[in-house]
Amino acid sequence: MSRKAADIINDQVKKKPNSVLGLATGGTMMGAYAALVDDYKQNGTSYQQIKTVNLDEYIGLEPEHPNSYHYYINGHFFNRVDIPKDQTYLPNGLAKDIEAECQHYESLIEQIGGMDLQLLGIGQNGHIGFNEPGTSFESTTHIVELASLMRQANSCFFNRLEKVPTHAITMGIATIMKSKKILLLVSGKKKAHIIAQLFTGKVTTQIPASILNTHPNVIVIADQEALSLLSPEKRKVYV
Ligand SMILES: N[C@@H]1[C@@H](O)[C@H](O)[C@@H](COP(=O)(O)O)O[C@@H]1O
Repeated sequence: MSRKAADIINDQVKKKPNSVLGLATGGTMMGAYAALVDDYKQNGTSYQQIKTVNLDEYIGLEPEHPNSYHYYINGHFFNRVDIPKDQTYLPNGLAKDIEAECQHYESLIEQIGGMDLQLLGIGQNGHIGFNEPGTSFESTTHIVELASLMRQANSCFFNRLEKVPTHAITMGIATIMKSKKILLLVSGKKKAHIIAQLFTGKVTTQIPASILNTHPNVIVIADQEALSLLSPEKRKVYV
């Protein structure tokens, strides 16, 4: 799964060496970044002209905090390839004025030309980035209060639930949808239910990822466990 994802990202980088890549974090992405780093070492894929924008970041965590998304993406990707650090962008969860930071991030994405390819994971309830069920499809970069399911799902990375931050900054759903191409990676049994719902084609704010059904260029890469509840009819068409 990660190999396939890395091939698609590599293709994008080769075809357009100054692409803007939208990046995601989370357990699912680790293999994809590892595969990209392998390619970089073996084939010398260059990221010198690439720009990146990350989907989200917790509010209140230092970039050096091991659970911050800054730390994650530096460790899994940026520190291991030749991308110049000043071409990589993440929301600043330490900004004094978080509202202003959200607006700044949204305009920055526009200024650099928007994402050519957005890498995306999905939460068990269908969230994308930190956009929880009920978030408007028109939303741009904004502050979110993290729902308890999300905090619980992420608590394995912190040692106590109380240590999981209560707020985050996330690209909005409209921000994500502006990407020219979207690559959704889904892994494991826990995601099977949401994948089955996604492939019904029904678009509802109760499942934020369902908006992807209206995007013209989405690739879903999933493992067998994540696909295990997909109906035989859908399998024939999509798998
Ligand atoms: N904010 C992140 C999302 O960007 C990520 O895609 C999702 C799935 O994470 P995982 O791949 O660990 O299941 O949850 C987190 O809360």
